[in-house]
Amino acid sequence: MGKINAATTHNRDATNGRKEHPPPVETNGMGSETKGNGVSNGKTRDATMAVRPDSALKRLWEKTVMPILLMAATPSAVFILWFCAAHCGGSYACIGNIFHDKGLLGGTAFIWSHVHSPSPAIVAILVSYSAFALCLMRLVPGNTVYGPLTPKGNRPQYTDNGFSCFLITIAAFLVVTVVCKTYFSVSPTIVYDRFDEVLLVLNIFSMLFCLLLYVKGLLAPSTSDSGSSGNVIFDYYWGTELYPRLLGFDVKVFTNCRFGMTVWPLLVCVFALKSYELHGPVDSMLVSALLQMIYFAKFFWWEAGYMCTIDIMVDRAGYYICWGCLVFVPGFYASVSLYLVNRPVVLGLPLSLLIFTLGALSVYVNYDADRQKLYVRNAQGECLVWGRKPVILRARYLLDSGETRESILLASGWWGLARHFHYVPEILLAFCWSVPALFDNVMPYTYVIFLTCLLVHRCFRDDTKCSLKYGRYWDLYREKVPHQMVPYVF
Ligand SMILES: NC(=O)C1=CN([C@@H]2O[C@H](COP(=O)(O)OP(=O)(O)OC[C@H]3O[C@@H](n4cnc5c(N)ncnc54)[C@H](OP(=O)(O)O)[C@@H]3O)[C@@H](O)[C@H]2O)C=CC1
Ligand SMILES: CC(C)CCC[C@@H](C)[C@H]1CC[C@H]2C3=CC=C4C[C@@H](O)CC[C@]4(C)[C@H]3CC[C@]12C
Repeated sequence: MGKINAATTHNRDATNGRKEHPPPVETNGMGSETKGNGVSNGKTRDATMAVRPDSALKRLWEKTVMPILLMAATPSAVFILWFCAAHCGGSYACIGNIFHDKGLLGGTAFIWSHVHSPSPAIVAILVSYSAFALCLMRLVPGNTVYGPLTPKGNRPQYTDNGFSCFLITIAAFLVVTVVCKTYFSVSPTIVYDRFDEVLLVLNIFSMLFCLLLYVKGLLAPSTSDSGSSGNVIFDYYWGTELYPRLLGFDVKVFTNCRFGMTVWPLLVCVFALKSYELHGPVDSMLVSALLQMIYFAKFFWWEAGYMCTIDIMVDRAGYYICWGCLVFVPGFYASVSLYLVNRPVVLGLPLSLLIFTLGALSVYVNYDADRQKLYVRNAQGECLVWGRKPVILRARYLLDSGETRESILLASGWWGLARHFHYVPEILLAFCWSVPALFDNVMPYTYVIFLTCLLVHRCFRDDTKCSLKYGRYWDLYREKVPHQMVPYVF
């Protein structure tokens, strides 16, 4: 974490003091500036907390009830999904019957009773993988890149080695698979056979890890972007630090990228291998797995850009992000491939090609939109977007220290269609890697349904965050780009 400005202990949340926003500056490409009468929205600049003058009831819901409900339900959710794939042939009707017969608690207990205690083999695999990932994270070279300035004036620093780490990990997986199968007659598909154990180990580890992060954030924070909200439940759920480091490792790089986003592709490979062992080559599994692998390659190619997104610059390292990336991503995001192991579908070449092409196009559009935003910001607007000068808004905002900074908001290209148009191809792609399962069951569409809800909610979250950060500049941008996600619709 490279320090740019000395952190300040001054807390504007407490005073709720009204601060003047510097006047809006709008430019067309590199063109002239027009000044408006910037009036403050009087809100906090601490986007990590996104504090608003909410009603007590709303705060109780958001800071206590909702976190408790989520933390109570989500660990069981991943086991229900596993149980559905492994014991119910992917049918939610079967799960529904269990809950109908046994009630909510009885049904949940019934499913948990099928979860085995972790075997030493599974613990060893997970510990070995984590150690391997940490070694790569430390040893693989990469350019030094910087994240966005935090509200406290810190600028996080990363080694951009995600793509190399990803390639090395997949290569290592292939080597381990061949060696294990050839010399020891063991297959990595043990991970599929004992996926309940995997999920249990990950759950236990990640909950303890979140506790450690909670205490560390209060006692020994790595940066000044930390602190308590005064509510233990919310602090555990949301986290007490934005950029924690442990033993010199950036925690969010590990949980989000080197664990969640790397274990997911490994699981896709394991599930595809299991499908191959059971049924031979199956085109539906192949199309789904290939699209996901392209998506992962894109993610790691763009990893430095990911470091400038909401997960990293807004979400603190607590249950939501850390448990989410350590358990929910492996247990839930890989669920389409998990489903396909027991439900092979033959698509035929024309349908396979059609789905693959649509999916590949979606990855490209999503990548290009993410890239466009970074490109214009890095070039300070001195560039072309879709062959023209970009329409940009130079939005000023205040740090907690009271200093003024400026960001560029792009209002043309993909970012001129809607404020979060890039979510559309993200959803379309998820649909493309789910649809090879065809329409026998709802389970393979669980991820795409969840993703749609997550991204719609994220549109509103990001709007609030940007509105608090940029005030009237954001209002100006909203006037220019009125739709949230789908042009003329939403
Ligand atoms: N599969 C999944 O579960 C999910 C995938 N994603 C994917 O992750 C990627 C990143 O998405 P996400 O994290 O939501 O973040 P975004 O890429 O939407 O980034 C949001 C931030 O970008 C800045 N910004 C907003 N509008 C503009 C603009 N017009 N011009 C320039 N900067 C702007 C703001 O930050 P600033 O403070 O810098 O101005 C804003 O907070 C996407 O590809 C998305 O599809 C996202 C969520 C879930
Ligand atoms: C507690 C749970 C119910 C919710 C946990 C949610 C998190 C696991 C996910 C929230 C946002 C997700 C992501 C955001 C952006 C991403 C970039 C994309 O290119 C790849 C996927 C991802 C890293 C994705 C991963 C899961 C979340 C962190």
